[in-house]
Amino acid sequence: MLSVDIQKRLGDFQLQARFETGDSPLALLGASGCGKSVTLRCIAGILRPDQGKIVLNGRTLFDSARHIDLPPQRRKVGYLFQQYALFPNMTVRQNIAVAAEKGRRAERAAELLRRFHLEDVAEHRPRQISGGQQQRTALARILASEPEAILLDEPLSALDLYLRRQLEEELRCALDAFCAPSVWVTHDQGEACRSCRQVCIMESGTASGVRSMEDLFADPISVSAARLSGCENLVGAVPRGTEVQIPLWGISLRCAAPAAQETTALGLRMQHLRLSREGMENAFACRVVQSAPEAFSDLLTLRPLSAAPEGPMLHMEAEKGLLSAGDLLWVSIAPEHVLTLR
Ligand SMILES: Nc1ncnc2c1ncn2[C@@H]1O[C@H](COP(=O)(O)OP(=O)(O)OP(=O)(O)O)[C@@H](O)[C@H]1O
Repeated sequence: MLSVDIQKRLGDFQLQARFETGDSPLALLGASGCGKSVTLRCIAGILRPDQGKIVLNGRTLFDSARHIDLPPQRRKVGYLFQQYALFPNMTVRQNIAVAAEKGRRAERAAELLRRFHLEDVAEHRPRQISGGQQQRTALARILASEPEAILLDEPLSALDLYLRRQLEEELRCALDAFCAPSVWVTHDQGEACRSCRQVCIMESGTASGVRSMEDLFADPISVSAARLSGCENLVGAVPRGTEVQIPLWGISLRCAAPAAQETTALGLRMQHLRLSREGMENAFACRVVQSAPEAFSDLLTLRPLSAAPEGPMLHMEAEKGLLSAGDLLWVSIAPEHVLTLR
């Protein structure tokens, strides 16, 4: 169990992170600059929080009140950076071995080279191997140090899409086998969703609480969480019992349950929007403003017919070639998919 409750000021930036995670990977999801890396650096011991406490499996790594601040090498926390930070003058084997306990280095390196399919490049230097091999070497080096927690800071951001998917899968397997706390920092909701069952949302320096990934998608609660969870359509709204008015679109939509008084916006996910007919529940007329071709579908930009000029556009996917700019259509969404947000 990793428990974090810290505060840190850096210039104008104020971090306040509070969360706990057990033995399955936790996604720390947030927009660029919100404080994800600062949080990881505080856990790893590279940055010193101003206040608070960090406890890993009952061991206090940091406690401002008790003046405890273990140095990074005594924390038993592995940190996988965006750039893998391998030693350029060492071979792959040496990079891994150097992290292992003295006396067991050769044996641990051989075992990890085998496990991460790096035997063929064991005597190569980092610049002579691919991005994927570098990532595996970095992960093997972290595991060689026998950490009690692993922190991953956008571990796939430097890779192309194909390699990214492949390595994402490999990382997922490695973390499942690791069976100890791990925190995976990303701003990619797809990556977070595929790799972690739990998520902690970070917004402008504040992270509080862990939710299940399904919960985040089914009920993001806040506008920023909806955005981070990939919701494409967000629009201001006023709650009216089980209906919500959307003044900027001049329509109302029915929800599955009464909307909370604090509701200020609605989220409509593209995949929940349907081509519909006049008179169907939650159907409203739209004009196609633009149809942009994607690989296997068209991305439609729509303007609801009764929308105010400053109202946001609506985005949805449609079958290729079905609709083009100027067409009129009816769109609907099931009440249970209308996301009420604060
Ligand atoms: N050493 C530092 N001194 C001053 N400000 C810093 C320092 N390190 C980070 N910051 C500021 O702290 C804020 C959070 O930075 P952080 O790197 O944690 O963001 P992030 O969420 O990881 O972003 P990204 O997804 O772009 O990597 C930023 O506003 C950044 O400018």
